[in-house]
Amino acid sequence: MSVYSLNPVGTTPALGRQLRLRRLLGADGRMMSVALDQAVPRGVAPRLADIKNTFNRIIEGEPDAFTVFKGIAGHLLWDNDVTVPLIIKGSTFCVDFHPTYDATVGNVHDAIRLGADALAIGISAGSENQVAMLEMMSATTEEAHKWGMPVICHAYPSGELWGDRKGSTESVVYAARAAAECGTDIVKTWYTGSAAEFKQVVDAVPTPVVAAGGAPAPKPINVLEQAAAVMEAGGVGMTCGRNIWQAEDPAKMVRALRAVVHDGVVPSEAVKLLD
Ligand SMILES: O=C(CO)COP(=O)(O)O
Repeated sequence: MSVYSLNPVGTTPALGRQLRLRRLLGADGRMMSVALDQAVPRGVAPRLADIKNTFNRIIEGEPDAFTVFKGIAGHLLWDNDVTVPLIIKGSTFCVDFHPTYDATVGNVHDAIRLGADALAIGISAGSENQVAMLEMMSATTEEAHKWGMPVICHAYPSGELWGDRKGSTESVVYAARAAAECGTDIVKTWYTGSAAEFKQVVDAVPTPVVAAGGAPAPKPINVLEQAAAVMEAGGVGMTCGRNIWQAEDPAKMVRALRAVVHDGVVPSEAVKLLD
């Protein structure tokens, strides 16, 4: 036996990153996670004010992971036995006050201390602040990787410099690709409206891509259709916020989305799980 086969990777942080990604993406490489990080960016909606109750209702649906800021994690996890992987959000924009600038509010050390499986950071591509956002993302990713922590980038083409191209497939491709170019492990970005267009995003980004749920959909089945299109396009899942925590029954919504993402159940069947 070669001495090198005894412990081939030693204590490399690449192993920690790999194990954490395995917990997030599971055996099938897919992820249906819930974002509860919207009080600062969008205001303290009633379901976010009542975060403990909302969280417990979501967890009943067995999401693959959930995302919160560092100060909320203990509030939700200290006195219960939840084992769902935690993602710490390390930056945030605010639609009213700084829509295209993500303030840094957490780092890899917070994520490690809190037992998280990933650090999530956001960027606004195509904005006056793009330089600062790219520098922040790149530096944060480098530091996180030193400690074996995967990084999920919430890559949004929300910048004012896009003009009427903001939100176009071209802009989403650009934002998502920028995140991948800076070393991100998973890219989360806006859904582009159809499987064919989202495929352009997936095809241009050499890391797993998940879609945000986005603004509340007119009908619950629309969210399931969006998830199905993301999977058809080659995405690895969804990170949903408002369409889950504002749902009539958040646990049922998580289960229905899981059915689409993990089991390939068609939306017209998955919607029955909401009854
Ligand atoms: O990840 C998210 C927010 O950080 C997704 O939220 P929405 O699904 O509400 O867009």
